Amino acid sequence: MSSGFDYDLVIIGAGVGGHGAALHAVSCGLKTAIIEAGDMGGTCVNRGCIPSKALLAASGRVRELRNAHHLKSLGIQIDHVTFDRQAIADHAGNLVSKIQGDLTNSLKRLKVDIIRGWGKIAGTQKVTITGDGGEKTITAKDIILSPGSVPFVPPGIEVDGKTVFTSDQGVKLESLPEWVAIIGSGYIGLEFSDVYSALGCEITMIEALDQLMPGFDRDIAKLAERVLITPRDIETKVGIYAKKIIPGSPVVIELADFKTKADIDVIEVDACLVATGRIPATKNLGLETLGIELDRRNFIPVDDRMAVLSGGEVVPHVWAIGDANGKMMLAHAASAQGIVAVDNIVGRNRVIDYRSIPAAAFTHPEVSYVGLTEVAAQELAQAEGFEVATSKSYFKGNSKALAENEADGMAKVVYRKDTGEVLGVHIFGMHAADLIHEASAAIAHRQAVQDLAHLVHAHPTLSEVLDEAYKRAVV
Ligand SMILES: Cc1cc2nc3c(=O)[nH]c(=O)nc-3n(C[C@H](O)[C@H](O)[C@H](O)COP(=O)(O)OP(=O)(O)OC[C@H]3O[C@@H](n4cnc5c(N)ncnc54)[C@H](O)[C@@H]3O)c2cc1C
Ligand SMILES: NC(=O)c1ccc[n+]([C@@H]2O[C@H](COP(=O)([O-])OP(=O)(O)OC[C@H]3O[C@@H](n4cnc5c(N)ncnc54)[C@H](O)[C@@H]3O)[C@@H](O)[C@H]2O)c1
Repeated sequence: MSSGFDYDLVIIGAGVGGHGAALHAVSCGLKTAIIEAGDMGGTCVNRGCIPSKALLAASGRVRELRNAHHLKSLGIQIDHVTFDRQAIADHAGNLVSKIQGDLTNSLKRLKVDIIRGWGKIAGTQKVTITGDGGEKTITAKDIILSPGSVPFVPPGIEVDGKTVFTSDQGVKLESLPEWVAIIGSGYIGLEFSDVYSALGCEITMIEALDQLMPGFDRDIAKLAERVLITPRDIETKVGIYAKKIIPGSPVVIELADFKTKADIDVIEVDACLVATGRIPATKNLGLETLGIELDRRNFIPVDDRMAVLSGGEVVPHVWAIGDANGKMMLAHAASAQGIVAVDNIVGRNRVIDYRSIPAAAFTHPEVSYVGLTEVAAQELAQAEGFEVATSKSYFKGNSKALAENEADGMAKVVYRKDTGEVLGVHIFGMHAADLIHEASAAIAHRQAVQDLAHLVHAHPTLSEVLDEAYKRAVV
């Protein structure tokens, strides 16, 4: 233990970011405490990745077993597939309990002190915790802030948690509305449309920007739309935003043109999922005691070592990781940042490499990517004076995908024309979320398509889609 301090490290927030930081801190020999005011495991475990993936797993199976045409092409006939909504919801709930328990036990096993209550910076190397037992103050050599994020609900939208709700309630699958509006076509909108459409709901998807899935590479988003949206019971309204939403039966949604703000239509639906992004949970953290100011979107400013910045200068002994710094709002990014912060605390100078961190939407089929989109690569190319090239390969040319009769999909590699360095890889298709890691490793090592095209892939595997894209880049 550091002389004079209660702990070497105190972490505020026991989400996946805080958890990852705590495990690494113990392995580095730091006496560590973690403070949690709500559910151990935070968003990912309780209201995010875990329950949503359980719902996607069950509903995906229903979709597959109800696809008579696909099954018939494989020589299989299944007459009647039924499901029990509550049992699917229970599968998600049980998984949450299990993983929450595992995460808590892993901290206890490593002798991380778990302190329940609201944590707040109370001065240099000092934190107060307000909980059931009143308030107490502890000291620590270093403090990691990991308070995470909450759903963003745009002005004009009223959430009652029953008929108009966010993913916080959506993951509980308390009902299956006949007609559900989904506001937003980002990760949450896409994943929930996959669940709801598989379980027989009719969907209206409303996206304010002028294209669906605006955060994804254009070629991939276009193909994903052709497979995930167009053939399903999903009506889309693009370039249109939900100006006002009134909960009830029915839910009333006033739609307006996003650019002109002119009123367009009023629709009435059975329920509405608001999936319009997330905002940092950075209020009431006592940041002002150290003169730390949030950025204009209320994220905690950090450098690539995860050190908190104030007016561009490092604030000694304070670090911020995960959704609260807004750099990359993903579970694995949060824990990777936690590890980087701890490494810097113990004097190993390390920075995070966002370009090599992959992301995926767990739809059926999946979407994944790592690195830059083609548009972002072109912008970088203009700034740095190089040319960008791309190569594509298709699942319909892949023997394994054809054997599965699941040939919708594409891999796209974005690379530097001069050196061949891979800048980004985007995949849409079966098991895309698993296939992306080979590309992630390549980008982490800044490898070139010329080298990657020589790697031998097992045949027949879906990985050969990426192999083919690299080979096409060098012919
Ligand atoms: C529906 C949904 C699905 C998702 N699916 C995926 C996915 O498949 N893959 C993926 O990578 N990401 C996914 N995400 C994103 C992922 O959940 C987040 O990126 C991740 O949870 C961020 O972790 P964190 O530790 O930064 O914050 P959080 O998980 O939000 O944890 C922060 C914790 O800090 C606590 N806290 C806050 N302030 C204080 C305080 N002052 N004192 C004490 N405790 C405090 C909170 O109670 C909370 O438990 C999903 C998100 C949602 C909503
Ligand atoms: N598989 C995963 O990794 C995964 C899954 C779910 C969530 N997440 C994380 O959670 C975050 C939040 O997800 P999300 O889908 O809510 O956000 P998002 O930022 O991915 O998408 C929000 C979408 O809503 C649109 N929008 C915003 N306001 C609108 C309005 N008033 N009317 C119509 N459209 C509007 C935006 O243009 C955008 O396309 C993600 O950024 C991601 O970091 C990750």
